[in-house]
Amino acid sequence: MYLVTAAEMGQLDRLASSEYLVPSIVLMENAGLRVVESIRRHFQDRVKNRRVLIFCGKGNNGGDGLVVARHLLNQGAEVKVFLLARPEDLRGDARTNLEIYQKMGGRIFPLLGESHLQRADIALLYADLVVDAIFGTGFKGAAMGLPAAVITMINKAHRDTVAVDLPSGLEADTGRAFGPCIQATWTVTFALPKLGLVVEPGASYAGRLEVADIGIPQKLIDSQRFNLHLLTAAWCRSRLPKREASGHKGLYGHVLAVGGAPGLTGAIALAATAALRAGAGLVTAAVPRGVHGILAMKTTEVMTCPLPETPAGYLSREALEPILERLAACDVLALGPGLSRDPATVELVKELLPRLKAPAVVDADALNALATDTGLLTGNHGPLVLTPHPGEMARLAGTTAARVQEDRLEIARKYAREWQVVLLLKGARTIIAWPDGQAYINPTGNPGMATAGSGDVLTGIIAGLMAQGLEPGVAAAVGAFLHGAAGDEAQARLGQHALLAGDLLNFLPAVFRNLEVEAGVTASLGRD
Ligand SMILES: NC(=O)C1=CN([C@@H]2O[C@H](COP(=O)(O)OP(=O)(O)OC[C@H]3O[C@@H](n4cnc5c(N)ncnc54)[C@H](O)[C@@H]3O)[C@@H](O)[C@H]2O)[C@H](O)CC1
Ligand SMILES: [K+]
Repeated sequence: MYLVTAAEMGQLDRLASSEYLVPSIVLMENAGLRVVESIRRHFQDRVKNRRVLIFCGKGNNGGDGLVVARHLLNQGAEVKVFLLARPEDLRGDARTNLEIYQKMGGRIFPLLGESHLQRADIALLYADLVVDAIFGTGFKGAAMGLPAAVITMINKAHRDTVAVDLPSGLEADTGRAFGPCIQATWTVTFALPKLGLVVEPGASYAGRLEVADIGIPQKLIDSQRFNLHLLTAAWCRSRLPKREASGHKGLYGHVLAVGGAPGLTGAIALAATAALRAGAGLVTAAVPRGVHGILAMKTTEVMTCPLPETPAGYLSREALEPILERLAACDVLALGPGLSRDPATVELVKELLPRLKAPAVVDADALNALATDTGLLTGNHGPLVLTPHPGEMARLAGTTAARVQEDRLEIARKYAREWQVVLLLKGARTIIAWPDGQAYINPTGNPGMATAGSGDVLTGIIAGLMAQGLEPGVAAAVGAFLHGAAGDEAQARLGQHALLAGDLLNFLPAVFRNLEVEAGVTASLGRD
């Protein structure tokens, strides 16, 4: 499902009218009707006599709100419109809908100054539903003055609230709210989801997200070649590796997982097992000789291989040739889980990277090793998937984690393009940026997954999918979706606090089954 910016949405609006002759007032009417249908579902179709307050701004978002008011009035609801503008300030389609609503006997309450706030505050005490039609994609910066006071008042009332297109106070393009922002129970957004609705904190302000079709021609949407996508279950399901009835383990690829160090065998065990859970036919975990026995004890289905180590027990540069020899018989390398930052190991990673031909997932301390010489990434290298968390991304980019978090999408895209890698930037709403500029945002997952080993499981899942033939970018996207969905399944049964990375492995089978059986996470988001 495409994700769009406010500007892209405005362009779609304009082209729908100019190129496809869809009058803008028809789009507004459809938008309002979709919100009314959603409200009817919310009230199990019992709308009559429901007390609905509709807060309208002066723009077209307010216009949508007036369409909602008109239809709810027609359906017997008790409607009050609070207008944050003078009627004469409304223009075009919004003004038309104001006048129709008034001709139908609809009531307008001005909300222009402090003196008007109290009446709205009292009305909120008795409201069954609040409709937020103050600001939409035209909003920029921070809500201040009266709009800020109204938004704060609505939030304090703690009534069920549906946001029209966007929760007012939220920036459509960044998902940031620099001032007060409506905390919506749910949001009905039009045509396509805006980026700000699927990244934090916007996703939390939006509540449950519905994407409503308002009649923008699909041919027009497809012609725009948008390059930002919200990952959906349907998209992932259609790209899962197929299992042939006559399949045998050789068909499903062989992953070589390289990592581990004294006291750090859990990470490589999790990653290797996750690769098998993701469907790889064979997995070999190559670790320093000194911990090889421990790893062999920890795992059953995973084959293990001892590698040369330093006197302190970390992978040494002498491991280079044995790794390359092993890799010649494998399909994918997963490099990094539990690797440690031992100087000899760092040197090993820097010598290994330029010699890789097979696709590789590079994570954890292998990323930290590359951060000491990112020239290795701008040079020639095989197909790479980098899976940094914000701190590792900061080290790779020579900036701070805070700066990375401020501009996640742009930073992920910049380095995916610069280094010609698939760059998966972890965090709430993981971003998967491809070297060709396409980018995907993952909606699955929860804070319970911020636990030791969770990233190692993701590395293994991605390597396991690549071993079965998925392109690196697709494997990273599908892997992120599955990883987060396993975390959601685990949270549903175990809660967030007790969740362990190992639980993700146990819930992966259920996630695969769900993905094959139903539309899953994005059923409520409508078409793929
Ligand atoms: N295809 C579609 O998506 C359709 C969208 N519709 C609705 O139209 C709005 C966008 O309408 P627009 O008039 O461009 O902007 P807003 O209604 O969001 O009005 C914002 C309004 O407020 C002013 N403003 C901006 N920032 C601030 C601020 N920080 N403080 C105060 N005021 C601010 C700005 O000047 C604007 O006038 C879209 O969201 C949909 O709801 C169509 O109705 C149907 C098709
Ligand atoms: K709104």
